[in-house]
Amino acid sequence: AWLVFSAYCLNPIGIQKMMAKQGVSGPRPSFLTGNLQHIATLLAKTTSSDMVEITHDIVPRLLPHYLSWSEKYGERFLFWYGNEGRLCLTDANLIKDFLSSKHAHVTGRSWLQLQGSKHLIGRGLIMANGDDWFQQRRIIAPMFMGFKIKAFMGYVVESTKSMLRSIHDVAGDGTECEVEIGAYMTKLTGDVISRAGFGSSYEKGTRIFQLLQKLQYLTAQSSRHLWFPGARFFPSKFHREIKTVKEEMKSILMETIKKRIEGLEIGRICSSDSDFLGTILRETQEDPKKKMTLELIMDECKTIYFAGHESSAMLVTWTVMLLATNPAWQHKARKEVGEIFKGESAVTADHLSKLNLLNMIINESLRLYPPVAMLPRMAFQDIKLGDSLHIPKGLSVWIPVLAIHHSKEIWGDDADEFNPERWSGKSPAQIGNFLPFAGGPRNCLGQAFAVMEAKIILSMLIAQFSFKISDKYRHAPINVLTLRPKHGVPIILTPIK
Ligand code: HEM
Repeated sequence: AWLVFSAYCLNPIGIQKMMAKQGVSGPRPSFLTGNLQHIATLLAKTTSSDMVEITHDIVPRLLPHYLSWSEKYGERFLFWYGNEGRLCLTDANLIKDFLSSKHAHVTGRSWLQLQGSKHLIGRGLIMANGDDWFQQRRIIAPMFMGFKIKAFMGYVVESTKSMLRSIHDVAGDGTECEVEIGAYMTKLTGDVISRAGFGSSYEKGTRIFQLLQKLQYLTAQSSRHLWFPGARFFPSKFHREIKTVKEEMKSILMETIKKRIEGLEIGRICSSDSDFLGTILRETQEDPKKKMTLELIMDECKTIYFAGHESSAMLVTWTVMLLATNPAWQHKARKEVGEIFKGESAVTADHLSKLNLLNMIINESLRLYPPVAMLPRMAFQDIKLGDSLHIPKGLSVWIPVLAIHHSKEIWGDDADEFNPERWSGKSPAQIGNFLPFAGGPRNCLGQAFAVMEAKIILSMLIAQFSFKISDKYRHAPINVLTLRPKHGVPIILTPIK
């Protein structure tokens, strides 16, 4: 009773007082639900129908609460996600400070975030905090070194070839065909991460991938009422299904991991040791300080699966949508791909580094449709940002990436337009307001992997097909864990002879 009283009354009152002293206010919260109901009502209104036309002005649709509250209380406001206070922060310098190494150990995932994802990815890297996070990041980071990423390029090429073959099969005699490209991209990035993650056990990897997708749907359903104290203990249909899926996944993962450990112990060397599972087992076996339980190794595998396909699939899907509706940029990109590959079928890192226009297109796609549209992180102790902003222990900082990426003050009057030219001669690292992969020491580990993958997929697709948006496309971005097209992206493809 005391814990509930502190969590739902004492702490929120303390946080609210402290922020009010600093001139930060916000909408009045309700007991238990905070401002969740208000957010849900606004979102239900803005997302109940599809957008009338294909415009990229999507902030009013996806962040109506941000627009309403920032207008009323200023850019820095406080709102309540159940009993979790969230401070909206859009100032580039303060965000940089917050995400910097100074605060990496004392900020992280809140209780609500941990509960919402515990069935899906458990306590793997994305969900770890403090020293656990630091230790896990040290073990996993070697997998994403430049030379490792180059080694994974072959997997991406193989999987993309197989996807293109299946589209050619749909096209049949060479005339145009229609496909929902989002489904193809989700399967493709799932294939890639199955190979890069599990190499030799590819088929099992594919089954894990299917189970994770099911789990993702079930956890999204079951975590809708998490703000309610004790809600996670209520028996529900979702909880029962989650248990069954988790058990199947656990037995496949356990069997795969144990087989690999046996292989390592008897010194059987195979090429697949360079995949994710091989890397993590080697790292944990060679250094006793890096020991991990089997349970945690399983969670790391799930984390890489989840982080490694979902956002990447959305990046390529949105980019195809943008190119399908901007034939001039599609043409430019195809010309560049033709000039750089000169008909060679092998893809090298050198080719990829020369794809400047494609790079600009990818950046613009990540700006307009960042797959991770919001970044909430909680402060576990009092911290000070910049010269004067005090963040009390227990308050989450909420970075509305999508709103920052669409701000006219930052990007100019054409902020809501697709204009890759704005990236000409600029690297994303120079731009503090560009946060698709977060920032600081807890940024996205798979960033280089994701960009390499997107470049290969898009250049191979562009080289083999021209495409336009289908009349069936309905523009309806929604944010369910990632920013996605609600009805997919149907396009009409014509094979290029
Ligand atoms: C376009 C594709 C991707 C985008 C936009 C993206 C974005 C992000 C963002 C914004 C975060 C920080 C989340 C937060 O702090 O709340 C993150 C973390 C992470 N991402 Fe990605 N990601 C992408 C692809 C990938 C891929 C392909 C992998 C792995 C194969 C990956 C692995 C990770 C991991 C392990 C973390 C956790 C890092 C940590 O907490 O230390 N991501 N990603």
